Amino acid sequence: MSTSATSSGRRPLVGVSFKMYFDIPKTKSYLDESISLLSSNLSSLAQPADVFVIPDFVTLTSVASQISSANSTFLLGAQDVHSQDSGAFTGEVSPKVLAQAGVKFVEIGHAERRRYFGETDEDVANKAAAIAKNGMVPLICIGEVSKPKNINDLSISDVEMVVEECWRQIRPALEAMDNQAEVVLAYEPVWAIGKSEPASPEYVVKITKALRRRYNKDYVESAKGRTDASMRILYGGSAGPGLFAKIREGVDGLFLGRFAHQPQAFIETIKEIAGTK
Ligand SMILES: O=C(CO)COP(=O)(O)O
Repeated sequence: MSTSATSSGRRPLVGVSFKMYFDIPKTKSYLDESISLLSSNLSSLAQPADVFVIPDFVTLTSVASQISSANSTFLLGAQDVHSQDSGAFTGEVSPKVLAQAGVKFVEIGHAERRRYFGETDEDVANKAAAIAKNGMVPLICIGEVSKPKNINDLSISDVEMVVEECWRQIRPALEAMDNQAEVVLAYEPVWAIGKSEPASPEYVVKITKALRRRYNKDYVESAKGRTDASMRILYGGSAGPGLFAKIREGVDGLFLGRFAHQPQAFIETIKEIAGTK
C-alpha cells in the first residue's frame, strides 16, 4: 500500500528528545539500533523525511560520530543553547560550538525549561536569533499551560485564546530572526506532556491549523517576506505510533518523547510520517 505523507510541499519532519532519561550506554545502544533499523527501512519510505535525535550535551559529539561513521541520515539536535557565541557564561553551551559539532536543530523554550529554569519568551527570541545566525534551525516549543475547559466543544474564541497564548511565545522569536531563516514550531500543550496519551486529534488539528493561519496572515501575506514553507509545525506531548495519521491535516510531523524510547516504536512512527511504498 502506498501512503503519501503530506500534500503541503513541506518536507516531513520527526524526531525524539531523550531529555535526561538516557545514560551514556543507553544513548549508544539506542542510536546503534535506530541507525540500523532506519537504514534497513529507508528504501521502503515513500518520500524523504528529516529525522532528528536530540541527546543530552554530554553525548552530543559521540552521537554525531555514531551518525557520521554509519553514514546515517539522522540529523542531530541539541536540547538548549546560550544566545552568545562565546564569553564568561559558566555552564552554558555556545551556538557556534553546537554548529561546529554538527547540530542542525536546536530546541528552545521547552515547557520544562520554562517551568524549572525560568526560560522566558525573550530568552527564546535571543536564542532563536543566535541559532539562525549560526546556520542552524530553531525548534521552538510553544503551548498553552492549561487544558481548555470545554475542550470537546471549542468555540472560535476558545481556539483564538489558545493561539494567542502560543503566539505570545513565538512572535518575539520570529521578529528577532532574519526573515529568510527556517523555523520549526513544536506545538506541545503543556498539559499533554508526560501523560498516558496525547491531546485529542481533533483538538490538535484545530489549534495547529489556526497557528498556521496566524503565521501566514502575520508573516507570509503581510509584506514580511516569509514563506509558508519556511515554517514547519510538529505536535509533541505523549505522541507515539498511530497518532500522525489522525493529525496530519495540521502538522508536518511529530516531536517524540517517551513513546519513542524503543527504537522500533521510533522507526514505526518515522514510517507513518514519511509514508511507505
Ligand atoms: O516534551 C516532549 C517532547 O519534547 C514530549 O514528551 P513526552 O512524549 O514524553 O510527553
